[in-house]
Amino acid sequence: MEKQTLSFQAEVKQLLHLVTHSLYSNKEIFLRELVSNASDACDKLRFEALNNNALFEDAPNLEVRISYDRAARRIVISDNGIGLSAAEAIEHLGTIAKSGTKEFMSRLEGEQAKDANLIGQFGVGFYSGYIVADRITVESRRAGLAISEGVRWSSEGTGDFEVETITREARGTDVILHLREDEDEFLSTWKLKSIISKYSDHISLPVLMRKETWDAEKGENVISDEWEPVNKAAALWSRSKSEITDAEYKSFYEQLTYDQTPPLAYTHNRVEGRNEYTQLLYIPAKAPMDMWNRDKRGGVKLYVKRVFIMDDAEALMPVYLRFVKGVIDSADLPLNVSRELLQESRGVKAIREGSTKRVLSMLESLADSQDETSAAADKAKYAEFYKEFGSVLKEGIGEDHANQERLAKLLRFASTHADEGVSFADYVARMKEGQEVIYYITGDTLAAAKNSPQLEIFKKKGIEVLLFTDRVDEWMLSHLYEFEGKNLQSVAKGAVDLGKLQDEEEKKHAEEAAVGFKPTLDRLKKSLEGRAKDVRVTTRLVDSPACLVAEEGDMSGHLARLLKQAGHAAPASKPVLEVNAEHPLVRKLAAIGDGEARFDDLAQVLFDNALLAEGGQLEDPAAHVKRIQALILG
Ligand SMILES: Nc1ncnc2c1ncn2[C@@H]1O[C@H](COP(=O)(O)OP(=O)(O)OP(=O)(O)O)[C@@H](O)[C@H]1O
Repeated sequence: MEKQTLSFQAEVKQLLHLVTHSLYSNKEIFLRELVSNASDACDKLRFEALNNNALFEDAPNLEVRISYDRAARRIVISDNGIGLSAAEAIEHLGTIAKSGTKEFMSRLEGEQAKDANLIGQFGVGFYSGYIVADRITVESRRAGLAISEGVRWSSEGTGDFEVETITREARGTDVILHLREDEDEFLSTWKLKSIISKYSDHISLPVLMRKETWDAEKGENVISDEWEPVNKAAALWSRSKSEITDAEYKSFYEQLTYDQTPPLAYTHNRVEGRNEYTQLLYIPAKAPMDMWNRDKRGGVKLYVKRVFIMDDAEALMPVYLRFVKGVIDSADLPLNVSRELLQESRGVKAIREGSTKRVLSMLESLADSQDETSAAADKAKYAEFYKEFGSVLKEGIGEDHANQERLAKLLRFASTHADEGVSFADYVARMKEGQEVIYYITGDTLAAAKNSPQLEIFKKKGIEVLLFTDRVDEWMLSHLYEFEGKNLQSVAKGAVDLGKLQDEEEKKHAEEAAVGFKPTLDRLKKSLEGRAKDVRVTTRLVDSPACLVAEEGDMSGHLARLLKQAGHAAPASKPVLEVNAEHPLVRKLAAIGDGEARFDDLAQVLFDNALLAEGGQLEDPAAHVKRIQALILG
C-alpha cells in the first residue's frame, strides 16, 4: 500500500483536541495506557495462539519493552503481541470512535475535569499519547502476516493520519512518541521506572527497560545494552495472601479499575476441591455513573491459569452484583473457553455460586461486624456501601432465590422510628407484644410516606412501620413476602387489621360507629360512584378525615403511578375510600341534608384530598380548585 493520508473521524478529532488542550494533571498516565494496550495485545496473541501455535513464530516469550532516546526526544513502547494489520490500524487508530468517546468528552466538558486519569475509564487510551507527544508513529506487523505486510501509521494528532505498508521483521507493535517541547522530564530511566511501578507493577508480563549503570569515567549514568525487568510481573492474586500488603491490594484495584478511590472491601481466596480457582473480588466505594444500566459489562475478569481469557465475563457474577470488580482465575476451565461455553459450563456455575457467597459474606461481615476494634468502622462502611449500591442489591431478592434470605438480612430501610439503617432484624426485635406481621408502606418520597394518613393509628399506638420509598421496592415486594416467618403487610392495602394489637373496647366502638354511619356511607358511595370501589369507616385514621387504600390483591396507587411513569399500562383498579367517622369534616358531611349539592362537592373534595395526600395526581385539578373555593366562600 502506497502512503495514504486519511482523515480522523469527526469524534476522534474532537477527542484529540480535548486531550491535547485540556488534560493537565496526571499526564504520566499515558504510559500506563500504552503499556496496558501492549499487554492486551500480548494477551490477545496468547489467546489466538491456543488454536494456532504458529502465531508465536519464533518468539514465544511475550514482553513489553520501553526505551527512550534523549537526543531524538523519543519514547518507544514495544510489544511482541498480536500486532495490527494495515486495515486494523486504520480502523482502530483513527476512523472508528470507540463507544466511550462521547461520554468521555461530555465529562471533560461538563465538569471541566482536567484529570488525564479519566481517560482510562473510557476505552480511548491510545490517544492519551498525545498528552505528551506532538507526533505518534506506530509500526506494527500482525502475527501470522508476512514481513512485507507491516504497517506504519503516523499522525500529529490534529486532522489526519498517514498509513503505509512497510517491511517489518518483528511481530507486534512499536508505539513511538515524539515528545512535545516541554515534556523532557519523561526522558529519564528513573522517571519512567517510577511510573511503571506506580501503575503497571502487576501487569502479568515482564516490562523491560535498558539497564542504567554508573560510568565513573564520564561521571554520569549511562544506558547499557542489557534489558532488565522493571515491574514485578506477578499476577497479584496468584501470590499468597500473607505476602500481600493492604497497599498492594489497593494499588492492584486501581490498576484494574482506574478508580482512584480505594475500594471499600476486598476478599481474596483460593478455593480447592472439585473446582479449583482463585478469586480476588473488590467492592468499590462509589457507584459508577452507569450502574443502572443492567446490560453494562460486569467488572470481573476471567483468567485460566494466569492466562487472560476475557473481560466482563457476565457468567461469573449475577447481574445484581454487577458493581463487584476483580479477577477470577480458574485452574481447570479449558483455555479456549468461549462466552457460549461459559454460560453452560458446570464449573463456571460453581464458580459463580461460590463467588456470590463470598461477596455476600464480605457484606455480612461489614454489616454485622462483631470485631472488637473495627465494628463501628465496619458498620459505617456498610452504611456507605448501602447508600451507593443498596438499590442494586435489592434486585437480588427477585433474582436469586437461593440467597434471598441472606439478602433480606442485608437490606436497610427507613421506618417510622428511624430515617435510615433499619434492618428487618431490628424491626422484628422492636415488634410489640401480640404483633404478628411486619407493617410497611410504600411512597414516592420519604416525606410522603412518613406523613401518610394511613400511618396515623400506627403512630398513635407506637407500632413501627417500614417506609419503602425506593423505586425498586414495589418490585422487590412482589418477590418478598415474609422475613423469618413474619409476613410483610402493607398498611395501605385491605382493611386495617391490627389483630391482637387492638383491644376489645376499641373494636366494639368502631363497629358501633360503622352502623351509625351507614346512611352517610351509602350517600358517599353514590356520590363517588366510578371513582371509589367502596367507601367504609376506618379506625386507622386519627387526625385525617379520609384516606385511599387498595383492596387486598389490587395494585397500590404508588405502584400504578410508577408503572405509568415507566410507560407501562397499569391495570385500572379503583381505590377504596376510608373515612374517619370521628373527624369534624366527616361529621359536617353527615349533617348535610339529603339532596343538597354541597354534599356531592364535599365528597369529591374528600376523595381528591386523600388522593393528593398519598402523592397522586388529580384528573381534573381545576374542578377541585373550584370546589375548594366555593367551599371557602361558604
Ligand atoms: N500495542 C497494540 N497492539 C495491537 N493493537 C493495539 C495496540 N494498541 C492499541 N491497539 C488497538 O487499538 C485499539 C484502540 O486502543 P485504545 O487504547 O484507544 O482503546 P482500547 O485499548 O480498546 O480500550 P482500553 O484503553 O480501555 O483498553 C485497541 O482496541 C487495539 O485494537
